[in-house]
Amino acid sequence: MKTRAAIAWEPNRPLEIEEVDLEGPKDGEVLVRIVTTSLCHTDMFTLSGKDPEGLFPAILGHEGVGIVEEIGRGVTSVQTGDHVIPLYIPEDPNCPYIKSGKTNLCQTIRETQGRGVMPDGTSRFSHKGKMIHHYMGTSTFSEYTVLPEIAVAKISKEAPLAKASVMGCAIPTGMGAVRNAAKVEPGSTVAVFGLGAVGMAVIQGARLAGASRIIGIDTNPNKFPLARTLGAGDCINPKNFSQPIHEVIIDMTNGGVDYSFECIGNVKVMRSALECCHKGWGECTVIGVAGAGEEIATRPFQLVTGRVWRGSAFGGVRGRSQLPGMVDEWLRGEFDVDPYITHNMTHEQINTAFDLLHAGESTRSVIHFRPQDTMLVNNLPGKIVPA
Ligand SMILES: NC(=O)C1=CN([C@@H]2O[C@H](COP(=O)(O)OP(=O)(O)OC[C@H]3O[C@@H](n4cnc5c(N)ncnc54)[C@H](O)[C@@H]3O)[C@@H](O)[C@H]2O)C=CC1
Ligand SMILES: N[C@@H](CCC(=O)N[C@@H](CSC=O)C(=O)NCC(=O)O)C(=O)O
Repeated sequence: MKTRAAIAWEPNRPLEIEEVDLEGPKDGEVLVRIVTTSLCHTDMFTLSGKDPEGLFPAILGHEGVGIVEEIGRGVTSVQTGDHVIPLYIPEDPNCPYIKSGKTNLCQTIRETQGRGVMPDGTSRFSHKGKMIHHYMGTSTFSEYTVLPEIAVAKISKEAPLAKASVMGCAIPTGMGAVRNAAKVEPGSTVAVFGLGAVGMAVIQGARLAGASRIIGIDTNPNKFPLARTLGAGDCINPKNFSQPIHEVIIDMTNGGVDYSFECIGNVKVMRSALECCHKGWGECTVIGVAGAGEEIATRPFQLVTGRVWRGSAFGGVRGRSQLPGMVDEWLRGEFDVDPYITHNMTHEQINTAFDLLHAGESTRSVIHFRPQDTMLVNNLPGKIVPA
């Protein structure tokens, strides 16, 4: 079949909307029509060329929501018409990592996914005979995409497809890191470095966990109003202080915070996020993605004296068994998705989403493949970017 896709031909080059060829789903695969997709910093990270797994040409995009159009032989967990969220971390119940019960990091298709191909080692995408790589096993910047059955989460049809894409990455990543990685307890003090969509989801998750104090840290003060709305009692800008930010936080909290989260991808900030944690028990969770070759550093004494440094991928959430429940939480009104969506635009405008994110002017831009179906609806959060 033919489908329209935003192709990343090479690093640091704007995406180009092209009609590409898409092979149908093979055994164990599903064809999904993406209804909306949103831009995450990780897409921009890969387009920058800093991603060691960044292969070009590719169809990027990993935060999306869609409808199953066709299922391949052997597929049993979804059917045509189901509403699904593509998973860049799949969930194979037969994967030893999943069976361990200790992680969400399913490894069943990780090797081929890292090479931009499907489990059989081939791509379903091509353009004028040239192979186009998949991305993170999802490629949601194409209107139609093919994924393995283990990489789709069936969600409630009550979830508005105009907004649900943000449940494909940022929100489970941030809220899940609070719940599953850090296990923030009621009454805790929390510092959140980076107030993009991921950091905002951490704030929302910390508030729901009953944190007594949430400090938002960002070099862009325009992020502070939303951070406060979602639960940050303090918002501070490192540029406003002569002393290191971790010392500022230690002074503010009489010794340091119980939990911190790095939601930027800056290895120097990752150190500050650790060293602002309380001696004896403070725990830092790294969510941000840093480029190949970048390393973190601290004095071992920081760890010897009780601080913990950990990481979190997709918030530790198991996509097929746990993400649908998070969507249901949203639908019950236990948290909100609207505040994350700052811009709405058509597929043809996708490079504007990158420009807005790079400029720090957006939280999440939602790309609508069929604007007549999802962009011209009532109560759409955020701005509609004029053509
Ligand atoms: N581990 C995981 O599963 C996931 C990781 N990520 C990563 O999380 C990070 C955040 O993603 P988004 O929220 O989409 O990014 P974003 O670009 O929307 O937000 C980053 C925020 O950090 C702020 N910032 C930049 N440098 C700073 C500094 N030195 N000090 C304080 N604030 C600073 C920016 O102003 C911005 O508000 C990225 O590195 C992304 O790749 C995203 C999703 C999932
Ligand atoms: N290819 C990148 C990997 C960067 C990374 O850490 N990815 C996260 C998700 S970021 C989503 O927005 C992740 O879940 N990683 C788990 C995994 O198995 O890759 C690189 O190599 O740096």
